[in-house]
Amino acid sequence: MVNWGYAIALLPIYVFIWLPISHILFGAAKNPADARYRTLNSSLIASNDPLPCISHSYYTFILSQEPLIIYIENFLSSQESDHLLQISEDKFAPSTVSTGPETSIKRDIRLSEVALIDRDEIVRCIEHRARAFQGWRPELHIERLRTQRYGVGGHYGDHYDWSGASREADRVSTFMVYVKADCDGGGTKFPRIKMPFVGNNTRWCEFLECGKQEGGIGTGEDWGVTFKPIGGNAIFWENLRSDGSGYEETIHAALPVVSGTKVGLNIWSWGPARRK
Ligand SMILES: O=C(O)CCC(=O)C(=O)O
Ligand SMILES: [Fe+2]
Repeated sequence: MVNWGYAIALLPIYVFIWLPISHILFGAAKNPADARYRTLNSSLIASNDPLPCISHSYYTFILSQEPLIIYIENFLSSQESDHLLQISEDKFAPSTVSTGPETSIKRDIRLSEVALIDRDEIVRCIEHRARAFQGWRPELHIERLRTQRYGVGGHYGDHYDWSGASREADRVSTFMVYVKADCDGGGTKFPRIKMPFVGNNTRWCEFLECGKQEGGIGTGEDWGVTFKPIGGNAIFWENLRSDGSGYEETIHAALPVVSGTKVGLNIWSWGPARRK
């Protein structure tokens, strides 16, 4: 027989003490994705914490549907960009490239500096914005954010952001955000993406180099898209097809900075790579 008086007296202990503790102890383990990604990279983040973030004021323009590439105007406010520059300043270190298990500095392939930034409230609101943009997919985790600074001659040769090395998880999407763009050169080039129609009443030539492109891959003149570095704006793209394989069309490069400084922000989302 249930002693209801006893049960009601224990209810607050269950609700206010046991539930929060069990959530901390066992909550993450209930989500198999959490356990899986933790073993891959301890700096992956999927925060649903309620945050006092200001609402975004960006505009979006679809450049390509397959792979999905979306240009985002005003992804960062100027205050957010200034803040990112300030918290990165004492953290910049030479960029490395990874070939298989090996990581080394190769200035002919990649010449820049990278800062792994702390997750203060402004940074967490940027992570939050990136997750919201992608529909809060529960299996998707954001890699700890990094800024990347290029001086004169700084560049990053053709590469993919996905690796294809694991069947479990990969970088499913990229936000390449321009934090500071006081430079000539330094565009982000996708040689296997076709130029969109740039008629008189479109805005594409504000964001893309509209002159003749050198070195595009494919036939015809309209292959190869170069994004101009414009502070606060971002390029978002999906790296993986729905079957988990990587899009070869997402190959891209940071063209050399000719004068001035460019700072970018990498936001990479990790998710399942290949269906079993
Ligand atoms: O800086 C750029 O324009 C591109 C950077 C990039 O592709 C990367 O860091 O993976
Ligand atoms: Fe990249």
